Amino acid sequence: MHSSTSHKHKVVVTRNLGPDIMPLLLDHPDLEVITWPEDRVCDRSWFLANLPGASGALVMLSEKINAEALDKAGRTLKVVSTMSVRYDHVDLDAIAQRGVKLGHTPDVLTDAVADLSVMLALMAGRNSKETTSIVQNGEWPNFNWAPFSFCGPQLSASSFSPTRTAGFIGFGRIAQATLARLIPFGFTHCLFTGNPTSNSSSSVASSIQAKYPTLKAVRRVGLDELARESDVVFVLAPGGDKTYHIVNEAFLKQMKKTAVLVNTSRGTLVDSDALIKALREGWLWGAGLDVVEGEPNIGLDHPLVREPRCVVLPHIGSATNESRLGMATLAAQNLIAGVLGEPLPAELKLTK
Ligand SMILES: O=CC(=O)O
Repeated sequence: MHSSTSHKHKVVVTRNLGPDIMPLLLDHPDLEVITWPEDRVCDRSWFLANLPGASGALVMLSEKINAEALDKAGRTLKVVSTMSVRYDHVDLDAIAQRGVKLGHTPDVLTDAVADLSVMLALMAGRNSKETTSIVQNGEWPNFNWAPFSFCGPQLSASSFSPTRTAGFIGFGRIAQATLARLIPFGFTHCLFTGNPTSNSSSSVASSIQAKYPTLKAVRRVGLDELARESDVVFVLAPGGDKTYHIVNEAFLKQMKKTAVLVNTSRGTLVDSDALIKALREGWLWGAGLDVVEGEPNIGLDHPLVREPRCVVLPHIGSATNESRLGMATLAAQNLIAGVLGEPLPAELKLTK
């Protein structure tokens, strides 16, 4: 027999997670599940109105978890479980002060985002925006082929460009999975920036070097050297104040004219105005962006959307069936564990 409703823990879930995942919550004997009923981003007013008395909340990147929301939930709240790896929508100080646990979904999306990072490097280098629009607009029959039309820099090493250098701004799980995919393309050099206070970067470099003996060099470098030397720059550091506009005009000016910039982390890391200028003036070859400052308000009139060598995707890095099922499962497990006072399978440790 299920316990009566009054003994159940109320949990607020801001999206229906579908028939594979919802039963984990709905059939759980200790939970009373309140789910946002619509197939769109949850209204703030609905969220706040349902929080009082909740023991847990399972949220998306779209929900701001700040003092307002936490205070609405009140003292009953034990856990916030976000279905995302990143947590820049969460006020970490506010949540730590209230002793609420935070669960997130690392690892399960690493491969999906690494796949997409390589895809964007290929798309930006190979003029995919202009070339697909030729076909989509029915212009292929009139297309005047020429020996060098639509050529772009090749991702793989070749006799013309035997060294290939990948530069990573941020060198965590996703960056390292991206590097793994670039080894068969013949990449020869790996540069990365890292947390300047961490002293483990030389051991990171030597373990990567040992793993991939075909790499001629693996080094942690400063941003200037990374900009100057890389054939592809992958932006894969977390968002937040410390990384705001880390790719700015000074950085872009130093890039190779044949290099490509890929951002699959957060829009705030790349100064959009500087990137527009850089693309217009040919400081770099092209850009592949899965995230843009100010998203999702990126319309047809946005200058980056209009740039022929800038491929923009609507933040779909983790959008594989496999990854989203993994994320939703882990988010549900984090929620349940937090509500029952058990260790979370993936807890972000907060310092008070
Ligand atoms: O951007 C996606 C995530 O943080 O999970």
